[in-house]
This record gives sequence, structure tokens and C-alpha cells, in this order.
Amino acid sequence: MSEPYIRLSNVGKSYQTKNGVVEACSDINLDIRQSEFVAIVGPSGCGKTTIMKMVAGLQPYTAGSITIGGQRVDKPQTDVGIVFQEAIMLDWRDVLANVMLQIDIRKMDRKKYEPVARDLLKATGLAGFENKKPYELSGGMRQRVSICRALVHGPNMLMMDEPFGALDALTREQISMDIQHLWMETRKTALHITHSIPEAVLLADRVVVMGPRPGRIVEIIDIDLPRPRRLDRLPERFHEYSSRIRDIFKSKGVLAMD
Ligand SMILES: Nc1ncnc2c1ncn2[C@@H]1O[C@H](COP(=O)(O)OP(=O)(O)OP(=O)(O)O)[C@@H](O)[C@H]1O
Repeated sequence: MSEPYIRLSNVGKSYQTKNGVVEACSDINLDIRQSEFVAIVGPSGCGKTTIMKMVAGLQPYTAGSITIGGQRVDKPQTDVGIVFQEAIMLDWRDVLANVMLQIDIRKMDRKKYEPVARDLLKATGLAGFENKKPYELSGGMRQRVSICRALVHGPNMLMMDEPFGALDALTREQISMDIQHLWMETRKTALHITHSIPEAVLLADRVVVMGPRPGRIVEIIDIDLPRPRRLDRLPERFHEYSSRIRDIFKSKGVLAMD
């Protein structure tokens, strides 16, 4: 087993607000190996987004330590692509130019990366849409553009914060499959935040299950299922993993079935 690439040791975060201190998460211990796909699933407000932002260096932590490749995270990380819930796009730029935004902001070589952007658009089913404007796309297509933009500069890490949250169920399913294929091709170290138990089990090597705020890790579950995982042929074990996670949420009072 390879050394951990991302390491969170006793990490905690408290926000200072005008109404006092909000403890978002505490005692977070998590090692993520290179090329591993880790999903974090947990109830609203348990600190999932906070954890992702702290790992990406976008939010300082107030306890513990985070290292990536042995280096302490104390500033925004450049070796990461992030996909947020809402596909934020510049309406005056076409699809290709929105993907290339990442390259422009980082002042990287346009000539070198434009073919990469085109390849990513092709891989996500957007060939032929390069010159469309964002407002001409569906929500799912816009989110695909965001995924391409997150990957175009070739980062080692891909972080996704409920990337399918605003999409309809069918589109969510399709994009989950797209993410799986992209990940299988690129083997980025992936951190995926979701409210959806089946989505976490479908995509991840390990699912981190969090309890309610202040969020703590309740359990980390290895998902031992071969890939590609197909939504139309989910094995019995897929449902067993999902039930196990649901049971954890029930035991923590997050889910009530009766
Ligand atoms: N910038 C901030 N200032 C103050 N409090 C914050 C800030 N960001 C988050 N919080 C609080 O920290 C807690 C955790 O928030 P966070 O967004 O990390 O949770 P989450 O699990 O991602 O939630 P959701 O699933 O609803 O997106 C919440 O109580 C939230 O109100």
C-alpha cells in the first residue's frame, strides 16, 4: 500500500461569527493515497465543504494539521481542480474559452493546453459545443464544462463539492458515470463531497461517513467493488454498502425511517 498523499491529523475548524464561535468539524483524521477516490458523505452542515476547502488551502484550519505530499497546507493549492455545486461560468466566453479560463488565470501556455481542453470536452460528450455560450447549454452540460475546466491544467487532485446537487436525477446518473470514466482514465486523487449514499458508493474506493455538526468521522468504509461500476448492473454488495451507511446515519439520528 502506498504512502498517504493527503494527510489530515486531528483537524478541526471553528468559524468566528458575530453570534459567537461555530464549530464546523473536529478530530478529523484521514489519509488519502495518491490516485485514490474518496467520497465524504454526511448530513447538511457537518463540515464537508469546510474540509474540502481546508485541504485545498482555501480556508485555514484552526486545529491539527493537513499535509499534501508531506508539505503543510497553509495557502491555496495550485495542484488541484475544484468543481462546485453550481457551474459558475462567464457568459461572454464560449465553452472552450470557459475551460481555458483556468489556463488564462494561471498564465499557462494557451497553445499547449487548448488541445487538452478540446480532448476533455470530447471525453465528456461536448465535442461540437466548443463555440456555444454557457447560456445555450443544459445544467448537466454546464457542469461537464466545469469538470473540464477543473482538469485542464493537469492537477494531481480533483475535488468536487456536491457537483451533481443542482441536477435532475437522470443527469446526475449520467455525469456520475462520466466522472467514473474520467477518473479511471486519469487516476486523479479525488475527494468527492455528496449527500447521496448511492453516489458515494458508486464512485469511491472509500466512503467517509460523517456525523452531524460539529462534524466528526463516524466510520470509513472500504468499497470493494470492481470497476467500471454500472448503474444498471449493481451487485448485491453495492446495496449492502449503501444499507450499512444508512444504518450508521440512523444510529446517529440523522435518518429516521419509521
Ligand atoms: N464562512 C463561514 N462562516 C461562518 N460559519 C460557517 C462558514 N462556512 C460554514 N460555516 C458553518 O460551518 C458549518 C459547516 O458548514 P459546511 O458548509 O462545511 O457544511 P456541509 O457539510 O458542507 O453542509 P452542506 O451539506 O449543507 O453543504 C455550518 O454550521 C455552517 O453554517
